[in-house]
Amino acid sequence: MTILDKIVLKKRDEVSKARLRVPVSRLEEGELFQHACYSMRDFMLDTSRTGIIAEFKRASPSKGIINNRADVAKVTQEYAGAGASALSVLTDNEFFGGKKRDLVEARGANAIPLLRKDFMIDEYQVVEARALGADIILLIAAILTPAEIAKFARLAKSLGMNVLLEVHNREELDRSICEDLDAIGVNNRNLADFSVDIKHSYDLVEAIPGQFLKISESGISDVQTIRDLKSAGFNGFLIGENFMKQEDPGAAMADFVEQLKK
Ligand SMILES: O=C(O)c1ccccc1NCC(=O)[C@H](O)[C@H](O)COP(=O)(O)O
Repeated sequence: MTILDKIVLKKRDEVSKARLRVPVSRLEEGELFQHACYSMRDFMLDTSRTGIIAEFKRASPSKGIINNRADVAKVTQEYAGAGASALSVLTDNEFFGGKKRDLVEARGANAIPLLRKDFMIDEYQVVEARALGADIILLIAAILTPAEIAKFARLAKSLGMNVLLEVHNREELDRSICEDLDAIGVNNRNLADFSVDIKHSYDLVEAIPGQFLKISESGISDVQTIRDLKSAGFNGFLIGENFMKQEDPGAAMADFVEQLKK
């Protein structure tokens, strides 16, 4: 069983319990459910920002604990202040040490697009993401059928949200594209064996249709990589560990952005 299989198995159990605890009707009554979602496209293409989607990531299956002291409101606010175009907050607890509450706190502290980073396998989680204050959901091609991707994306769009599809190779890209997507992310990390290679982004960039934002995800740790990815056609760069592993993630991102400006 791969780590993705384990994550999906656990998610199915979590979702069925969550649905009993908080039914969809209660999610829809929540205070944040009505918030006007920020446009991912507008923020990603705003040239006064960096294109960085800065991720709040306490731990991961590949690295174990990365930072279990950081405060989500403080760090995400500092990321936004340093020029992040969007924020990503992991809400998976079992494998990433995240909490649904983290998303709510990040929402309360920030006025830029917020991605719920989790493993979506059920429409319930899409509605829940909206209720927790997210503007963007992530759909991972490796764990979803094309029909599920189309259904979850349509639901997210009907709720006013943005949709980021994540692929790792050409086969996933070709079978997963549908009309209700805003962005396509190439994950440089192989989620089965954790190997990371930026080459995946370069291999796929030309194959991503022009109407979608192009995002490179994972393993980005130097400014030259961002410059190169930008030249290749990427609009966005998802960075987690490189900032979170520092004692002060917000300051680490601010330093990184200063270097990027040079
Ligand atoms: O990060 C992992 O170990 C991981 C393992 C299994 C499934 C997903 C995983 N990560 C999710 C991500 O895609 C990253 O958190 C994100 O792209 C940021 O990556 P990085 O900058 O390398 O922390």
